[in-house]
Amino acid sequence: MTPPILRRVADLRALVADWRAAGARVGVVPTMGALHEGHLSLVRAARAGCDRVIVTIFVNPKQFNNPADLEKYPRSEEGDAALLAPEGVDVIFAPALDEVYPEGFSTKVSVSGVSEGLCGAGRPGHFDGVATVVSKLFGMTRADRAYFGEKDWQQLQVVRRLVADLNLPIEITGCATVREADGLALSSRNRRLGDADRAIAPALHRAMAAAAEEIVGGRPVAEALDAALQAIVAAGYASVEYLELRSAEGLAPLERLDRPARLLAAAHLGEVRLIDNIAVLPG
Ligand SMILES: Nc1ncnc2c1ncn2[C@@H]1O[C@H](COP(=O)(O)OP(=O)(O)OP(=O)(O)O)[C@@H](O)[C@H]1O
Ligand SMILES: CC(C)(CO)[C@@H](O)C(=O)[O-]
Ligand code: BAL
Repeated sequence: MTPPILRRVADLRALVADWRAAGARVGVVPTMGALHEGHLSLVRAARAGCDRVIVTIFVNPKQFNNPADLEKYPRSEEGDAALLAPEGVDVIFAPALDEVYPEGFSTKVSVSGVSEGLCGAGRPGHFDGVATVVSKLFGMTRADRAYFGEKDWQQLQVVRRLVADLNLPIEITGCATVREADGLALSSRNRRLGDADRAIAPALHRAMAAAAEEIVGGRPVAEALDAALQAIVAAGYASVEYLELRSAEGLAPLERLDRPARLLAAAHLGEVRLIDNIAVLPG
């Protein structure tokens, strides 16, 4: 069944109040739409862990530092609803812009530390926008659990920090990155890749996986990252915005693999900015 689409917070609140009164555990999957199998994996995790599932679809202007990126962000609400139909989603919440940010809206939620560097450097203000809208989505939905993808690892750390720091009554679950057969992480922005760039795209993950293996094998981090960087550009990427080894939890920069780590990257292919990250575990 295609899930009903609600636009108003008041309507969502009334529905969730009934669910909660009946003792249901409520899960939410926040998205910006243009759904793919990565999103569906979050929906399935929510379905398995909760009695009721809300998928939110809202392209949040506050997290876009680049107006062209916002303008070109793929939107496909009908297709999204059809994709969700077989997934047992109870409701789609797709509010209009002025429902989320009515006139007079003046609050900004800002998480320091984990939001600095990486995507925080390349997209100034991005994580303030994410933290602000995620705080609102949690308040609007009153969900017990929220599901986020590890593909956006830094975002996941920002959300975990936000929830811990503000004692928000919600449990965060991170879900593994879903990939194409050739290793490319599924992303809504992949739709904007032409055939030639789509063929080049998996070079990012390939180079990262090779670097991770080398680092675990004892090659100095700086050397392994330099080789990966060269391989990514040689494959046809226009530029690498960052390629860094960080501690998995606090995102501290690492020069040596002395704790569980994450290799994280953002790179530009044609006009499309792609991100990826993988685990790098000592010994
Ligand atoms: N390949 C994936 N595997 C697992 N989760 C994913 C994947 N891609 C996106 N997600 C998760 O889905 C949620 C919504 O993400 P979003 O709507 O921004 O999609 P997206 O594909 O990441 O789009 P883009 O990266 O192009 O903005 C986020 O929690 C994100 O981490
Ligand atoms: C979490 C999110 C839905 C907030 O707009 C967005 O950053 C995303 O899609 O990952
Ligand atoms: N997936 C993170 C949302 C964004 O790129 O803005």
